[in-house]
Amino acid sequence: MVLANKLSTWQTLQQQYETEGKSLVMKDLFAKDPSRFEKFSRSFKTSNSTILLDFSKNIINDDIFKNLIALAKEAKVAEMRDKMFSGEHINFTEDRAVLHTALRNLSNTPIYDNGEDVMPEVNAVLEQMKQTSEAIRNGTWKGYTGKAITDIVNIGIGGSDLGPVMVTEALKPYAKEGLHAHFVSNIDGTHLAEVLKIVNPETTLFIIASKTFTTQETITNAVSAKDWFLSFAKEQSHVAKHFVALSTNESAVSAFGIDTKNMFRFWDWVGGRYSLWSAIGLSIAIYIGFDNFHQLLQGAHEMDNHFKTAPLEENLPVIMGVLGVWYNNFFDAQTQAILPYDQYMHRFSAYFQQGDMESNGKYVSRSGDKVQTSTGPIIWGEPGTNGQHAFYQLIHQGTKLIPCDFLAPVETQNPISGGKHHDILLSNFFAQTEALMVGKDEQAVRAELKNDKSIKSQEQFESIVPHKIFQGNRPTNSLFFQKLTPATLGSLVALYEHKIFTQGVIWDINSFDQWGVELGKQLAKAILPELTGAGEVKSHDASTNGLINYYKANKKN
Ligand SMILES: O=P(O)(O)OC[C@H]1O[C@H](O)[C@H](O)[C@@H](O)[C@@H]1O
Repeated sequence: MVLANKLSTWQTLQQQYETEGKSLVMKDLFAKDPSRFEKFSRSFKTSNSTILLDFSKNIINDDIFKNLIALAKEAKVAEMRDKMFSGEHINFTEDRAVLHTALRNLSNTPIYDNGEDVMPEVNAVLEQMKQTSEAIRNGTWKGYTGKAITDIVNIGIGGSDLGPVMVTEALKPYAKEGLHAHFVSNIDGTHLAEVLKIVNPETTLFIIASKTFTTQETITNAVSAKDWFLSFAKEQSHVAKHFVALSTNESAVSAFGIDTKNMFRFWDWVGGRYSLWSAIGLSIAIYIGFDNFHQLLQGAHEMDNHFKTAPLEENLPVIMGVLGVWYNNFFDAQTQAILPYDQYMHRFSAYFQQGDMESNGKYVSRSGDKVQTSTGPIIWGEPGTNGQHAFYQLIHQGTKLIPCDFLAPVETQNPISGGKHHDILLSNFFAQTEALMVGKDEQAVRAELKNDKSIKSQEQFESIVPHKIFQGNRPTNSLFFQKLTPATLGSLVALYEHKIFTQGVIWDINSFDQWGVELGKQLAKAILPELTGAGEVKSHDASTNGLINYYKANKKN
């Protein structure tokens, strides 16, 4: 446990940043080295998918890359990785193993937590998910009036929502026709109300997804959904055909009124934001079918094996992790954009907002001291080309450095108009990464403006020139994969998970707890009774009191 800035490689990198790193110009590096693309790109190949990572458009040279990899070595990324895979309780603040990789351990090698092999239980739940998803898809699971299920409603929040939403959106082309998936997460009654307007109680299965089964939003939404259902079905016994639970908390599930035979278990060693591979993925398995869900696990398992065995300089998650550290810590970049050029991946960056920011948004190091370096970046992004017409201006010409990941499939799922759309989409992908790197210098701007007939005077010409200059040298990673299949998506998600892991180890933080979300929850619990209580509220600061009292004075029901 060593603070990142105390590592000797960190200090070497700091020096290297000052002496050469900050003044490197990628355009010149490409001009000097014809093999730069080959040198700084890697392929991840499996039986059914390939992912190309091109990281040549980064502000690095051979030496810096070597030292970044050395940093991962010195920070003991490999040692910590092995501890994670072998079930050590690396989430020490909760005394838990971190074994989401066991959920997709399709090699079925034993993995021990507290001396017990977790694989038999993992496999049993997978089998239960298989049977249930098949029964729903083939119509043998019947609702209370004997009709097959047409709609599933996953009620969960955070890790019990974001993964299933992201994956069901990403893998929509694999969905069964006529089967609709809905997701209710927000406590705002609007979220549930809008879904209940369109589903039929006779043909709807509610999936109550909550690791703890105590989350206020989820339990409140689930109770309201059950009340709504019973207003039609009347009989309490019908609940069993329309409500299932995904949780680690058996007693809370039965207290809620769901028969534990309709419960799909998982374990405390699965972090919420790493849980889509567990029973939390039931909505995914139902929507795309169990075989496709299995493929998703397979893709992730293959990335796990790559992360476990590839030398660090060949290791995609490690490479992405250290590049992120390079910008986050030496260039002081505050954010990281994730920009998928695939409409199906429109929730991918939102998913990794939790994945990354809840994991690495921490200022306390593993030893309990404050870190002395910046930690997790702010993650954001939208699919291309929408982002281009919204916020790329700032990426190209703003004052902030925004490292970007560009992701795209070679093959589209929808080659409409003879593939024209996809060619246009990808021409934008290539053009953006090129433009960000190359920029446009003054000379090029002047040459271009000379041909602009709308410019009326030399004065006008001169005044426009600076505005049209692009400094360039903005770093990007390009992740190019053949097609967005379940296996490829599984590999991509696992790639980012391990990138986050790598960075967490380097920053010497525990990426697997989330104490920072607790305070707001506690305060909300204290405030709730005040909203219905009589009289003026005086127990908070003036602003909070003012807002609460304003609400109380003006609310209508
Ligand atoms: O699955 P649940 O127990 O309902 O938890 C849902 C979410 O709750 C909290 O916000 C945690 O910070 C998240 O990590 C978790 O995913």
